[in-house]
Amino acid sequence: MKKITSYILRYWYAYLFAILCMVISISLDMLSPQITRRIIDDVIIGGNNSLLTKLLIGILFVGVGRCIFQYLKEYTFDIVSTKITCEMRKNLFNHIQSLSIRFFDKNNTGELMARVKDDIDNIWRSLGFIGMLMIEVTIHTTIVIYCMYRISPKLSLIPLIAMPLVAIMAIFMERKLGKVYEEISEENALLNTVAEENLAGVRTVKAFAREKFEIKKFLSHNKKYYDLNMQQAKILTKNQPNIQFITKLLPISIIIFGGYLVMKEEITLGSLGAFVEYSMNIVWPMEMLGWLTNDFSSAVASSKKLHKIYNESSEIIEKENAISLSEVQGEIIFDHVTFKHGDNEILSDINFHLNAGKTLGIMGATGSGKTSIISLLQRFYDADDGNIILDGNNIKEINLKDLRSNISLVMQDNFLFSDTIIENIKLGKKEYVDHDTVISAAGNAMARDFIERMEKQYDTIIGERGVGLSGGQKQRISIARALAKKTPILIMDDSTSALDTETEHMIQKSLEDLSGTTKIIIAHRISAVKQADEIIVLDEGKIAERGTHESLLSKKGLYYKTYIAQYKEFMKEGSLCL
Ligand SMILES: Nc1ncnc2c1ncn2[C@@H]1O[C@H](COP(=O)(O)OP(=O)(O)OP(=O)(O)O)[C@@H](O)[C@H]1O
Repeated sequence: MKKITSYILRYWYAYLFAILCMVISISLDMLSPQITRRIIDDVIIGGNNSLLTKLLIGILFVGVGRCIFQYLKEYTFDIVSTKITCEMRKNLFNHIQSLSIRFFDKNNTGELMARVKDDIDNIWRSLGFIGMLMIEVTIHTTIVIYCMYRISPKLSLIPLIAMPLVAIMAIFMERKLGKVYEEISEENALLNTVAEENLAGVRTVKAFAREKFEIKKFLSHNKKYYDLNMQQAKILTKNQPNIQFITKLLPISIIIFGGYLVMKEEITLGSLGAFVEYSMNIVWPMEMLGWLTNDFSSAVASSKKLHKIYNESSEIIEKENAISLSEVQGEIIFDHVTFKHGDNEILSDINFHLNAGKTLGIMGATGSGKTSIISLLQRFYDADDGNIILDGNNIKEINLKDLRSNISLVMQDNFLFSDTIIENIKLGKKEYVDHDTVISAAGNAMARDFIERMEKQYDTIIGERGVGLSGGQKQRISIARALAKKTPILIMDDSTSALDTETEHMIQKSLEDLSGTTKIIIAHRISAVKQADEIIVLDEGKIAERGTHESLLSKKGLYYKTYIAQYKEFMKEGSLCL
């Protein structure tokens, strides 16, 4: 992971410019007490009235110069911090996208959203406003102490004693705040998750009348978030007055001790005036230390959370010099494949050989491992044992993009983006899929009728922000999306379950016409797989039966039982045909 410092170093010239402006602006600030000293000593006490005009012009010059350099400094800090955080957000998002499915199995969307949005925002504040103030406080204090020392080393002892005290208090406070901010960041992620899940699943919540329960769940996290923020506020309000007590005491002590030195004629009255003005100049940096510590702790906590994500790496590793597939035929071999989730063996010793252009049907009870076979073929996960071969190459040797882009997958739970129908169908191959291909794919997926009845047809926006679609309509758009890709391998994972039998039958006819395409059809319905060249029936992760529709029926095993369960009504009517 790129450390925050490496981002800062890339913009060193901008930071240098900003710091230069800051130094000039602070130096101009430092001139002001000197002018005060001269007004008191030379004009008021010394009676040199002719000097007054020059000194007043000096004050004007200091004021205008300060404004210009302050503006340049703040503008540069803002621009650089915004650029850096924009890059960090982009890199974090790319990194998250590169992680394997196993990472997403462990981390929920709400938490990741909190990291990408809120934690990066915290770092943005620390690199811009907070970072700038911290540098300013350091430079400002150093220059002020130097100016004070030049006026009176004895009197400088007072701020030199006060400042370490304030620094110790700030460090003490940072320690306490750091812990709380880590918890706040964690709780913020949970709060996001609860809100995100609740809103995404609003229909389920309403259907099961779980509104009260969900509100209670949200409120309990909200309360925890509130409590942690209160804890943070308490630490701040408990410690901040101690810092302020010292900063308020500082000018008073300087006036008392300085007055004594004036009476002893060790310093002039003008010098005391200048010293008091300098002391006012270090009061605000010291007071700021408390607030800066607060925001800095929040940024450190966020950065720790981000490091945790950056330390994750994809368990799906693409080989160096991975094989590029120029033309895929679609021959797939599963050779003694075993797959585990933790200690759970999900697939055991799976073997099949699917020739290019042929169709494999996969059946089995829910949870028997059907989708897992597809996940392995797409390398969402790697098998624990055995090999998966595509066109004679182990899929671990193949370039991931080539592997996945040669497979069209219609998933069980279709996800449609908040975009137009045409963009949803073109997904993944936008540049290559032309309008005619979209229309023909929609036709083969039996989606043309309902799309063309819509007012804006293929330009209708669907998904969260657009028109609602029925489950069957969503499935048909997803099928059209897969068909439009025209890949050598097509996988349908229980993707016609929401369709009526007639539409399902029509889609199957369209699929049969894709003669050169290798197809894997996962289904619970016999009608979806019965044309397949081979059907495997899974039972608890193992192949329990295999064969064609007819041979499996004659075995009178699991497949036959499913067949009887699905067709018993027809059997009674005596119209059953195998
Ligand atoms: N991410 C995961 N982490 C842990 N276990 C998982 C994960 N995904 C699936 N499983 C488990 O693996 C087993 C097989 O799941 P899979 O989705 O392959 O079944 P399936 O046959 O496709 O089921 P269905 O017909 O319901 O879609 C199930 O017991 C499931 O609980």
